[in-house]
Amino acid sequence: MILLIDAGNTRLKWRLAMSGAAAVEGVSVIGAPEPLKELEGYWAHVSGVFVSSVASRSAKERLDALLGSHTVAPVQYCWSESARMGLVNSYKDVSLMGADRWHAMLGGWVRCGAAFAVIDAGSAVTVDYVGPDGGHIGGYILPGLQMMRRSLKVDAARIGFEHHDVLSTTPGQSTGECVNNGLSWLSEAIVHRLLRDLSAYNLGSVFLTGGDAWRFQGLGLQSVFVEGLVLDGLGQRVGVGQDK
Ligand SMILES: Nc1ncnc2c1ncn2[C@@H]1O[C@H](COP(=O)(O)OP(=O)(O)O)[C@@H](O)[C@H]1O
Ligand SMILES: CC(C)(COP(=O)(O)O)[C@@H](O)C(=O)NCCC(=O)O
Ligand SMILES: [K+]
Repeated sequence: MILLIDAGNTRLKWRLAMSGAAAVEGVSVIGAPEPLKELEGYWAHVSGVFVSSVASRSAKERLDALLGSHTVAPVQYCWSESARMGLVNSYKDVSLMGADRWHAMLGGWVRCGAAFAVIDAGSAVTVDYVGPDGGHIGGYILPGLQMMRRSLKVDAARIGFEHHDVLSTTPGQSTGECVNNGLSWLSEAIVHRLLRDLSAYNLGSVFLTGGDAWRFQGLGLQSVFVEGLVLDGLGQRVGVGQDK
């Protein structure tokens, strides 16, 4: 069996791919004591590990040590590429693109084979557009929800608030409402801008992934939610694609 890992800056997502059978999947917070605990009992069957990572060097070293303590299977890191399966990266130096973005785009491209947008609402929010010919039109990197909450709490002395997940965009009448509604307002503004871009660039499908994806759907983004989109692209790359 092949172990696929998507190591983000907040959470580690994994999938044990078995050809022709349903995969075993899991997610854990980066830094958790035993992020791959659910794999107990499967390690003897792991013949290879493939990792798409944007995590820090120290997180990578912890992951490498953890994998080394459980399996002798080869571990291969899969970084962004210039092209694959007709998808073509717009970056001059593809090594600078987050591997999650590349594999999410590959997952979307394999699904639709036409023009599409990918939104990954993770630690950061990434948006990427791909044309009908598989050419990466380009994308955007924005601060994610926790980043924005943290910056308001840390960088502004007098902003104290309890955050909640109510997606209200009405004008706030307390610090908590102004912050929470402000963050929803900003997410809604991203949705509105995306909708404009979808028609401007003639993009058909919208693939949405990431731990905060529900916010964009809740604020009106018509999209296909694919929780494991990065893992799908990684799997396609290493020959253990999921049946659609
Ligand atoms: N158990 C959780 N722990 C941390 N963040 C979570 C959790 N569940 C949902 N989230 C949300 O998911 C976001 C991280 O999404 P994720 O796609 O895992 O990010 P990344 O790919 O950058 O690691 C966080 O900003 C947070 O709001
Ligand atoms: C923008 C990201 C931090 C998003 O990662 P995530 O939020 O999933 O942890 C990651 O794609 C990254 O490290 N990118 C490198 C810069 C670039 O893609 O141009
Ligand atoms: K991600």
